[in-house]
Formats: sequence, C-alpha cells, structure tokens
Amino acid sequence: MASNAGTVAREHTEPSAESRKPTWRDFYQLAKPGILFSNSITVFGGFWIASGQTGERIDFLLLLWTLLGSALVMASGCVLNNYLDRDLDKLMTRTQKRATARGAISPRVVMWYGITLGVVGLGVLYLLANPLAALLGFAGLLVYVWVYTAWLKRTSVYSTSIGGISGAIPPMIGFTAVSGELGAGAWILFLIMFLWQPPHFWALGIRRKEEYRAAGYPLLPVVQGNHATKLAMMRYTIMLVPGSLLLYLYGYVGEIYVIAATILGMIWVVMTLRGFQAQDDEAWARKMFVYSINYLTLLFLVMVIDTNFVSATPSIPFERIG
Ligand code: HEM
Ligand SMILES: CC(C)=CCC/C(C)=C/CC/C(C)=C/COP(=O)(O)OP(=O)(O)O
Repeated sequence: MASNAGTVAREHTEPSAESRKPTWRDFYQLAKPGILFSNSITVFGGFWIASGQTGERIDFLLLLWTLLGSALVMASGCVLNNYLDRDLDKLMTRTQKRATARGAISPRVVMWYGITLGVVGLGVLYLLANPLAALLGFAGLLVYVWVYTAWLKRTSVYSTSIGGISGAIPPMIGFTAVSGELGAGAWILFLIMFLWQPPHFWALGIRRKEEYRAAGYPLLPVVQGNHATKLAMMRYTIMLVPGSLLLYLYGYVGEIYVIAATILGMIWVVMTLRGFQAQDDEAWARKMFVYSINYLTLLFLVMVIDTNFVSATPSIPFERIG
C-alpha cells in the first residue's frame, strides 16, 4: 500500500532544481518553530509554578537558560525527526515541502545539525540549570527520536500515546530547573500534557487520514476508523478535566485556575461529544485541532497568572503572593 502510494506521490511531486536549493528559512523550519513555541510555554509554566513553592525571587537568569537549553534540545528532536522521516515525508502533502523531503539539504548535514543542537542544549541545561533537567531533556529526546520516530510511528497504533511521553517532559524540565527534584507539580504537569496530546494529534489524524494511510502510518484513525478514534479522544479529554485540577489540590494554583481549567476542559469534552453527530468529520477535526492549541495556551496562561506564591516577599513579580 505504502509503496504504490509512494510511486503516485513521487510522480506528481518530483522537486525542481529551484526547490532543491536550501535557504536559512529551511533550517529554521526544520526545527518546527510552532511546536517549539508551544512546548516552551509548558517549560515556562513548569518553571513558574515550581518558583511559587520556593518562597524566593523568580530567578530570571535561570529561566532564560532553561528556556534556551530546552528549546535547543526540542529543536534537536524536531530536526532529527525530520531527518529520520525524510522518506515518508515525501509522501504527504503536509510534509513534502520540508527541505529534508525535497532533498534540498543533504541528510548528513541535517543529522549533524540535529546532533549539534542537542549537544549544545543538553550542555546548557546541565551547566546552567542542573543535571536532572539535562537528564530529563535527554530522556525526552530519546523517546521522541528513537522510541516514537524511529520505531513506533511506523509500526504501532500506540505510537501517539507512547510518543506523548516526550511531549510531557518539557514542563518537567522547567519545574526541576527550579526545584532540583521531581516534585508532585512536575508529575501533574506530565499527566496534563500526556492526556492532552492524543486528542490533539488524532484530530489531525482524522483530518488527514487518507494522507497518513497512503504514507503507511498505522495511526488510530487509519487502523480503527473515526468512530473508535472519537471514543479514544473522549476518554482523554474527560480525564484531562480532573487531571488539570490536581494542580489546585496540591496547592500550586488558586481558584481562578480551577474555574478556567474546568470551563476550558468541559468545552473540549462537549466539542469531542459533538464529533459523534458531525456531518463532516474533517471540519469537526479541524476545529478540535485548533481548540487543542488554544486550550493549551490558555490553560498555561491562567496557571501562570494564578500561581500560588508561598512567600509574602514583595519582590516577587505581579504581587500575586501569599
Ligand atoms: C505525541 C505527541 C504529538 C504529536 C504526535 C503531535 C503532532 C503534531 C503534528 C503532526 C502537527 C502538524 C500539524 C500540521 O502541519 O498541520 C502538530 C502541530 C502542532 N503541535 Fe503537535 N503533536 C504532539 C505534541 C505536541 C506538543 C507537546 C505540543 C506543545 C506543547 C504541540 C503543539 C503543536 C502546535 C502548536 C502545532 C501547530 C504548529 C505547527 O504546525 O508548527 N504538539 N502536532
Ligand atoms: C525534551 C524533548 C526533546 C521533548 C520533545 C518535545 C516535542 C518536540 C514534542 C512534540 C511531539 C511532536 C511534534 C510530534 C509530532 O511528530 P510527527 O513526526 O508526528 O510530526 P510530523 O509528521 O509533522 O513530522
């Protein structure tokens, strides 16, 4: 199936000499900047709520190093993901313009670009944050590049859920950069991100099911169909509501967060339920995908605004203290 589709895709999309020329923009895009930005929001969230528990000033220099180090490590993961997926990325409209799929940059250069980003990023985390933050970065990289990209994405319907472990690590990096240990807050943020990712990705999977099928990826919508995928999405969005409230139960955030997280989560559950009556699954899935990103951004925004700062030291920014 995959090889037939591949022949068809290649016939229509053989890149011209012009499209083969690499640009600086290609190198930038290989790091998947949109995904880096959202993941950095979660690093920031982890850093901020851990800072709330220390009773000390926010260490803005440490914040800067943590954001830089984690962004470099995540960029490394994205570049290496593009490197490893360059054959199948040719077969999907969504991905075939990537420099790796067009053959615009030599695979060796891309591989070394990814490795360099990773080594520098892990070095920044190790030397300027702490060894635990670096270790988590390394674990995230390993899961994303090796377990998800090189292994499960091509072979298993469980790739999305297990790959979600890597996307749940960035807020833990932010948290441990401050605390130096894996406190309850780190695990709760892990849980929130772990539950958020499958509905985020399956929305896209339903919308682009035929592309994924043609490329040969055993994604849930491809293997079990839209209905089974909607049921699975519902399980995750429902669990996300109580999951997100654990931050309040453990004293990291206040009541404003509780109200916002409940409303945001319930909207997502209702949207998921509406999927069972949708006339047009692709249109519904597009809305679900957009909402997943808005949900994540708003949840972390409110989390940061309503962080409980345990100390009444007036030097803490925004005076959201005590
Ligand atoms: C198992 C984990 C994940 C999978 C499989 C996944 C999959 C994807 C895919 C395939 C796209 C491309 C959409 C397109 O080109 O139309 C995408 C976009 C996006 N993802 Fe995820 N994602 C995951 C985790 C995350 C995480 C952890 C974040 C952020 C915290 C995130 C944020 C985004 C954002 C902001 C976009 C849109 C921007 C862009 O396409 O550059 N994703 N995701
Ligand atoms: C600490 C660390 C390194 C964490 C990794 C964080 C990270 C980059 C999470 C995002 C996961 C993601 C975008 C998966 C999509 O890959 P895909 O291959 O399904 O997407 P594609 O088809 O667009 O390439």
